Amino acid sequence: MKDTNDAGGIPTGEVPAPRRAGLPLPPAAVPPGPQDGDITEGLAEAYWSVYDGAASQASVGQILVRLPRIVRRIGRLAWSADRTATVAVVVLQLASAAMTAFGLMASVAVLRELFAEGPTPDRVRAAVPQLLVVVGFLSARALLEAGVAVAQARVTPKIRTGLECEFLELTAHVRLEVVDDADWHDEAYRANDRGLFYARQIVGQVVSLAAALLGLVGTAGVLAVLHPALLPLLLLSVLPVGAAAVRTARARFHSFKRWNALQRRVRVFSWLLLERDAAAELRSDTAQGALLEEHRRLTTRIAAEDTRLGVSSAGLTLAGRAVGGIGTGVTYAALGAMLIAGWLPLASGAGAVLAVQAAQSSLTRLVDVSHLVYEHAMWVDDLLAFQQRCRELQPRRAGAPAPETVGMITLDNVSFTYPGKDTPALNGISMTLRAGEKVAFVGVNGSGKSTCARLLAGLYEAEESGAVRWDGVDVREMDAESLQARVSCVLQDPVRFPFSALANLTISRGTLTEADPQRALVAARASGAEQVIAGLPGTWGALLSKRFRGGQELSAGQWAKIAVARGLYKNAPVLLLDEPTASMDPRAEHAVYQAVLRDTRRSDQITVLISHRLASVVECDRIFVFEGGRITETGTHQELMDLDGEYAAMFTLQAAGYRAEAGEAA
Ligand SMILES: Nc1ncnc2c1ncn2[C@@H]1O[C@H](COP(=O)(O)OP(=O)(O)OP(=O)(O)O)[C@@H](O)[C@H]1O
Repeated sequence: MKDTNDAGGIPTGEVPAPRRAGLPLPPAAVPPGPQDGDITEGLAEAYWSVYDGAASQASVGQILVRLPRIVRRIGRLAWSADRTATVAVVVLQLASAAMTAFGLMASVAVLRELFAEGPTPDRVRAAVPQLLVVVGFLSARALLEAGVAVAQARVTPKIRTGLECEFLELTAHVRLEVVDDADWHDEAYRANDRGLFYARQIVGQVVSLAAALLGLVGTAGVLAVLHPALLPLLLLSVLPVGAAAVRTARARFHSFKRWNALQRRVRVFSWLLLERDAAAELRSDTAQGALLEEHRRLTTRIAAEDTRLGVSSAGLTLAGRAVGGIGTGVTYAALGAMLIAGWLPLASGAGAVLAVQAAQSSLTRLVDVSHLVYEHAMWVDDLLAFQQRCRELQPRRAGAPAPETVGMITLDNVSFTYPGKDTPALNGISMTLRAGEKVAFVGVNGSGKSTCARLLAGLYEAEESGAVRWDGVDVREMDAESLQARVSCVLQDPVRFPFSALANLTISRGTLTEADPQRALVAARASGAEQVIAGLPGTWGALLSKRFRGGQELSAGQWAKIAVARGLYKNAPVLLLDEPTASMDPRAEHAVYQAVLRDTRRSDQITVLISHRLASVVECDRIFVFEGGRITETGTHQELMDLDGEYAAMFTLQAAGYRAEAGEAA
């Protein structure tokens, strides 16, 4: 026995104290949010804002160069989602643009009749057939546009659902250590939050872009038919309007960036004020006032930003109209000159006015939508690149399936370092676990117990130098998913699945609908979940989530029992219990360990218990003591007590604590 403090009978000095890192005294005033200056400055470099405002910074040339590639990419997505609908969108859109051009030509014919010689009633009567043709073309265009909308409505949700399902499928399967990588998380969040959101919109925007472009081309064609000299005139009229539209669109994007950044910050506060998870702590800390104050401050800034945007938009629109007006004035002057010179009949001149106006509105739309498409396509590209990256981070799908039962698992000189860390979490671990054995991993916080358990389960892979073998076969040669299906993991903070009590068990076998009733009851009995479920209205069918109407809430300890039941229900050849009982009351904890350690349901199961309460592991066949990523002691409880090392010190410390409390109580 090592030195003890005689006064209390409690040993001191045996358990190494945690290392202390120097931390300076914090400032008396908590650093505020970005109160002064531009509130968005702190967010400008936020990982999710990387493409915000890109359209306002790109030159017109850059936008134009990139657009065809974007359209091709979206076209490919649409093509793979629904070929018929994609073809329909393209064909109907082209036909609709043709109807616009024909309608314009027919309008010119109407004007020609109206401006012809003769009494007015005769001219009007003569114009009626042409007028009916105009109505016919416009009606056809309306029908075709409706067709485009229907085809678009068919293809857009398919693209969205396809991308979303693929995104979740890929991210939910990436290797576990990838999920620990903060950069990957940032990218995943961005792809989910932005990429998927804009992918939903971009098809419609590309269709609008095509419609505006075709409209512009159509009106140019009409003008060329009326008189070739009208084409340069068109340029004269659209260039100033285009320049004004570019300026307005950019200003809008700049403003959107600022406004959007503010909105996101506000959402953080709204979420904290609303969320159930934060509710109890918020009230006990009486923190609502402080959060509300911050929320109010930000929303006031948003209101100011809204007003600023409104005013500046009005100014810019006015400036844009002035520039466009000059262009239109010059156009009309040139048109007048052509009429006076007799280059053009009066009816064609009036038709040209109609065509120029149509072209100007098509161009304004084109500029607007090009900016949107340019920026949103970056997010879609980002999403697609992220998905590609996830494909490279998937676990092995090839290799032999893991065996149904396992006779022996060996760890041979296994080391593991988490991504982004310098020091290994495990350093040269070797052990052999046999079927039917129940072992425990103990040791101070951060000593590597959980990491080792996860390597055993094939959730992490050992570095090159070492190997984890199941019955002599390196797990790196096995299909990863089949390996995970052979391991039940019960963790300290189990997932609280918002499903029925029964589905909370069956999910460990990969199903929410099919249950083995007998197995479920046995698992619930052994884990102590039986009483929990029996006490719920609806018992097995009770919905375990307060987020849904009629849902039930469980305490942390009750959830722990459900989690243990889930692990037992899986009935896998390997059972890992990583401190699952920390939130249980002592009686429940004792019952769980008794059930697991004396379990006779599966005599070939390898059971690994991780626990800080050493009384729970006394009955294990072997105990491994971890320290700094290495195993420092191994043996049965008695052997380790006789060794009088680290384990004996920790055990005596805990036991003395209980004895002291019992003494005080007596
Ligand atoms: N996901 C992770 N990413 C990076 N480092 C990690 C991660 N998980 C654990 N670590 C680090 O690896 C080391 C071993 O951690 P591990 O969780 O295996 O210890 P443990 O013995 O199970 O601790 P505890 O008793 O606190 O559960 C620690 O230094 C820890 O900081």
